[in-house]
Amino acid sequence: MSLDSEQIARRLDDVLTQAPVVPVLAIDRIDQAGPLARALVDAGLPVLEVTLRTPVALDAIRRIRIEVPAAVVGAGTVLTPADLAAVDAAGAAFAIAPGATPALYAAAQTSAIPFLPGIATASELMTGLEQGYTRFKFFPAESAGGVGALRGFAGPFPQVKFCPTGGIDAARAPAYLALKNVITVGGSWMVPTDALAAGDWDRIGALAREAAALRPPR
Ligand SMILES: O=C(O)C(=O)C[C@H](O)[C@H](O)COP(=O)(O)O
Repeated sequence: MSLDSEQIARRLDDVLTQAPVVPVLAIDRIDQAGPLARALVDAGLPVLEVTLRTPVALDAIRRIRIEVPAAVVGAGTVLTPADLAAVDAAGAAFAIAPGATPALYAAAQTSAIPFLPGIATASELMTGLEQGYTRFKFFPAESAGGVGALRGFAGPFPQVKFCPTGGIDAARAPAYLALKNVITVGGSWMVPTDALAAGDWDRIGALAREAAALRPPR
C-alpha cells in the first residue's frame, strides 16, 4: 500500500478531529484499562492514546477494544517498525510517535494503520513533508516553544496541522486549541497518577468532562 499526501492527512484527520483533547495514558494494570477508557469516553473524550510505556499496553489496547467499543483507541510511544507492527496486530486505530525516523516512515508506508509522526523543529517537519505528511504531533510542546512555535510554523507551513503534546494542562490547553493549525491537544492531565492508582473514575471523569468542554471537536 502506498498512500499519497492527501490520503495520509485524511486518515489522520478522521481520527484526530473526533475530540478536542486526546488523553495520553500509561496503564500499569490491565484491570484499569476498561474502567479508565469507559470513564474517558463517557465524559466525551473518545480518542485515547495508550502509550507503549508499560508491559500491559498492548493487552490494554485489546481490552479497551472489546470492553469499550465506542473508544477510538490508538497507541503512543511507537518508536520502531516492530512497535508499529505490534500495535497494528493489537488492533490499534492509530499510532503516534514522539519523533520519527526513516525506518518508521518507511514502515508506515506499508502499514494499514494511520501514523502520526512527532516533530519539534522546522527541519524535522520538512523531513516529514518529504515523506508526504502534513499532520504531526508537536512534542514536547511546552518546552519546544509552545503556542509561539506553532504560530511561527503557520507562516512557512500553512498546510500543516498539529496535535501538540507534552506539558499541556487544563489551563494551557485553550491557547493551543485557539490556533487554526491545531486539530487536537494531547495530554495526561485528566488522569492524575493517584486517581488512576486509586481507581477514582469519578474524579477522572470530572477532569475529562472539563477537557471535553474546552472546544467543540473540529
Ligand atoms: O510517550 C509518548 O509517546 C510521548 O510522546 C509522550 C507523551 O505524549 C507525553 O509525555 C504526554 O505529556 P504530558 O501531558 O506532559 O504527560
